[in-house]
Amino acid sequence: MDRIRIVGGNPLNGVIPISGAKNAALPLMIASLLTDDTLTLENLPHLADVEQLQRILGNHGVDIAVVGRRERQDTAYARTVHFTARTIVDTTAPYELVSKMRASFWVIGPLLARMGVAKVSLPGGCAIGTRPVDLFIDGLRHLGAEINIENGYVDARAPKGLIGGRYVFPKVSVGATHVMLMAATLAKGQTVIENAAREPEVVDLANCLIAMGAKISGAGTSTITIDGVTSLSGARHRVLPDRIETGTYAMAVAMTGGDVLLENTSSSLLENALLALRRTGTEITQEEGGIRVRRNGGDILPVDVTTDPFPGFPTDLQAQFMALMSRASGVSHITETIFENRFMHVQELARLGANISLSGQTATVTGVPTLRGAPVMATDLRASVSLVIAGLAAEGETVVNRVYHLDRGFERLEEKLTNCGAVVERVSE
Ligand SMILES: CC(=O)N[C@H]1[C@@H](OP(=O)(O)OP(=O)(O)OC[C@H]2O[C@@H](n3ccc(=O)[nH]c3=O)[C@H](O)[C@@H]2O)O[C@H](CO)[C@@H](O)[C@@H]1O
Ligand SMILES: C=C(OP(=O)(O)O)C(=O)O
Repeated sequence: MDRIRIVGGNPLNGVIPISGAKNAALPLMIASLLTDDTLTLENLPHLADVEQLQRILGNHGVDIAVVGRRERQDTAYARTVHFTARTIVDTTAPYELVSKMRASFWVIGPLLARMGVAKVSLPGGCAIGTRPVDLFIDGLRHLGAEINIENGYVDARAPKGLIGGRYVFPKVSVGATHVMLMAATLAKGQTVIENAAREPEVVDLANCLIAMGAKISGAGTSTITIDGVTSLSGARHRVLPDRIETGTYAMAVAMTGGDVLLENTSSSLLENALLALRRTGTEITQEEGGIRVRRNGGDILPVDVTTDPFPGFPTDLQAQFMALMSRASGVSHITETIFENRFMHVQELARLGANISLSGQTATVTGVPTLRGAPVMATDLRASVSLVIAGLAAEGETVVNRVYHLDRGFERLEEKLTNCGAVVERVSE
């Protein structure tokens, strides 16, 4: 199994191109199931999760063609890909495929809307909490679906098609909002989703669906209205920049010091996280080509954060911010409100010398002047990357094991960091 070896201590200087967002790419790819025409996605990141979803979509009958890959062009670069679901050959998403990734469960929305039937295994994903699917089921029932859960599968049926309705989410869910949005595009009549997720990835999906002919208003607010249409067409859509990758590299620069331009991204995607970062003493400016992050000397100031649905501080940046705070010149508090078990990085950061104590959903981080390299391992994607950025700032060698988590969500991580002066390499066995 591959490992990432880091020799810490170098500041980061240079340019890091930001990839298309994993969490937008996945629902956008799934939206291809809604039409027999071709959906073309540009700026699709080359990630393990994207490849896994390609396998799942292939199983349903989606033809996938990478556009214009030139000879000698590295396959690891962002690509333009055609997805054509001319015929859905299978409405079952099996355990073997779905258990590896939470988002694969979301095929339930378009399959049900287009085919009137879907049988989807209960999902897997990062080990960060129990992650039930009750809101998906409740929401789809409000659109007239009959749903049974048996033998680990969700069996959903709407033989006469879905019917628009009003659904008030009791809790904000990104995934369930994506699914309701996709399902409602082909339902009869109007659907109103209240307390919808407002994440930029929801807006990106809505924009793509609108380009495919869907009638949607209000995406990006808590109330989304969808007027069902009888069919959708193909479209061409560019995946929006990855705000979590943006924030992760911004936190890495804040931690190591240096001056990096994060290219092809926008501060409007993560204002709250950048605000917290500014308070730590990091300089952040939006420039024409992206976001410049600078810290040259000076203490890292302690800052308290609480995760919240968008536009709040993202849970997907909590672990990285904790890594940064582990080197702050004082005590900070980090509260996780989205997932009940998203502190798996705490004990691993401690191996590097971090001083963190946990009480319920709040971590108290007492900054230390120096972290020291160690072998570490994490059980989820963002926790893994928090160990990478801590390793960049630690003295000596850090080896991050189980890197398949990183490959799920960070395109060309080693290359992007090495180009900015870090000593990072992948060690294969
Ligand atoms: C592929 C993708 O986009 N993943 C993101 C998505 O995950 P995901 O869509 O799975 O996260 P949700 O927004 O659904 O989860 C938020 C909370 O709602 C709970 N919940 C959710 C659904 C449900 O039916 N019942 C229920 O109780 C979850 O357990 C969690 O506590 O949003 C999360 C929150 O921003 C991010 O951390 C993930 O990176
Ligand atoms: C938790 C994440 O992914 P998933 O929802 O696919 O587990 C993530 O992207 O941080």
